Amino acid sequence: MANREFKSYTAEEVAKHNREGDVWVIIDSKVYDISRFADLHPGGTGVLLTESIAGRDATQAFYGLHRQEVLLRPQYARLQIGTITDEEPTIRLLAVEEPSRVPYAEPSWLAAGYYNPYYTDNHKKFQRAMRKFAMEVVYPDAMKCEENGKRISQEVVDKLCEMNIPAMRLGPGKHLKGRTLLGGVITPEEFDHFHELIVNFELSRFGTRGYVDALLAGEVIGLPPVLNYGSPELQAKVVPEVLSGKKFICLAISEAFAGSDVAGLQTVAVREGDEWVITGTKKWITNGVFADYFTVGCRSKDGYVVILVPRSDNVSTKAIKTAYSSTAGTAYVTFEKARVPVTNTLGKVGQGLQVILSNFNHERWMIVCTSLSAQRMVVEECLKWVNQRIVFGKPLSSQPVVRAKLANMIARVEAGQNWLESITHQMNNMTYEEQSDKLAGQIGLLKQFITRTGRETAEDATQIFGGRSITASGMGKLVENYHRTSPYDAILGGQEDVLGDLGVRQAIKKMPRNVKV
Ligand code: HEM
Repeated sequence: MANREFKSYTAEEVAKHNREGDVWVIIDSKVYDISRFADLHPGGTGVLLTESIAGRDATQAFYGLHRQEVLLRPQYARLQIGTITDEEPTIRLLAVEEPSRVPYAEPSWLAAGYYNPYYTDNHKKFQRAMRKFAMEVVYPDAMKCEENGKRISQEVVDKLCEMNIPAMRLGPGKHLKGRTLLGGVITPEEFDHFHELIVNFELSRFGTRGYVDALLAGEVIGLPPVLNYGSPELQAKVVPEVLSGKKFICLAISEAFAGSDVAGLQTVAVREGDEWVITGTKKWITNGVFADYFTVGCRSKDGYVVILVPRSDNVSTKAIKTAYSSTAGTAYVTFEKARVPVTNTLGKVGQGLQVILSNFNHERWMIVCTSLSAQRMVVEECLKWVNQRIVFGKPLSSQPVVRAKLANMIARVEAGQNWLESITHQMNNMTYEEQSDKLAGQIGLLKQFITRTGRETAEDATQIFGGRSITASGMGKLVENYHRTSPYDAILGGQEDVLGDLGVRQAIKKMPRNVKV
């Protein structure tokens, strides 16, 4: 909104407007005329007419009951008629790309006065541009779609693709060659896994978990098998369509019959001449509702095979009602004798499991990034809330039991961040083969750690926000979203216990024979 010229009032002048039909209040040195709004106020008229509110400074009462963004909504911002003489606002809003000043709200490499071993000025420049883009372009759509459950808007998809963000989410590699990244802030040659980490973090800090998956998560996991195992002709057709946002793709592996045990798949591919004929069902398929391509894991008479299946009359998708927003497009997919040319085979017949498994480390690492970013956002929410919420006449932060919860929350998110950055540094320096050998177990253990700590933090945050954390709107809405959806991260991309076990099995496998206690 353009800056308006406001009249200046004294507190005494405001105090005269304290009755029905003529009510003003002061909130953080700004004067609001709420005479006509009072009847429409979602919290009721009566609360605004009480002696301690009408004509008074209602700052403390207001921030105990509303998120600060309420006053930024145009319909409420326009209720402001003036400011208080010689007073300045105490609440300063951040510029979109400005890091939060709340302790632990940002990873330490972004906090003023701290040092780090991994991120360069190039990463810092990239992070600022990415946050600006995320806040200006993605955030408004995230808020809207998380609530109405509709697909990410095509306008946002087009802008994401113009910035080559979907391409960057696949990590460094040949697919970035010749692309202008984030309007040219960095070059494809400079792009590394820390840049990719930044992209994931910046897209996941709005408290809109369904929308995090709506943001083309299907592409992040469904396109790599095409890029790594598809024929050059298939790649030449499909990769540009998907990375330009004209077509959508998803990964269709899990079934009602088989989840983490991918070897139990029952979808069947039968060879008939130059075609595969595919029959079966897939469940929990992220972005499946609006996908044009499905990267499908199948059984065949010669073993497992992965096939790229375009949407056709023989492929149908049905939305699954889940605990998070339907904006993610989670689908039940049915293949009824879907016919696909054999040239759509990804990798060798019989080696399908290898194709499926080859992308798991990257997917799990990506989930760790997005999950940790959301966990940090919850820590920030709680630190702000304990500071502003007054109970029994004192801020919530004066309660030792509340501070003990915060100590655990902070320790968890910092431990996770440090482990993640250490693994990301390894990814930057290892070949793909080295990563498969040395990092699969670690990433499994890290994901188990992050998703467990995430749920503990969700529980603690719920206790801190109390009743506000069980409503999907108002003060605790971000905590409510996180509490409801944090189990997703513990399931998607590999169930938590299975991943912990993978980490330990890998360690046992590498135990030297010549050691004893
Ligand atoms: C310009 C002034 C105000 C505006 C624009 C406003 C707006 C709103 C809105 C949009 C809500 C719905 C909940 C949300 O979205 O956060 C709400 C709820 C509420 N408001 Fe206000 N409000 C104002 C002033 C006040 C004041 C001064 C009080 C002081 C007592 C108050 C008390 C409440 C209460 C008790 C609720 C219900 C909260 C809940 O359900 O947890 N409001 N208000």
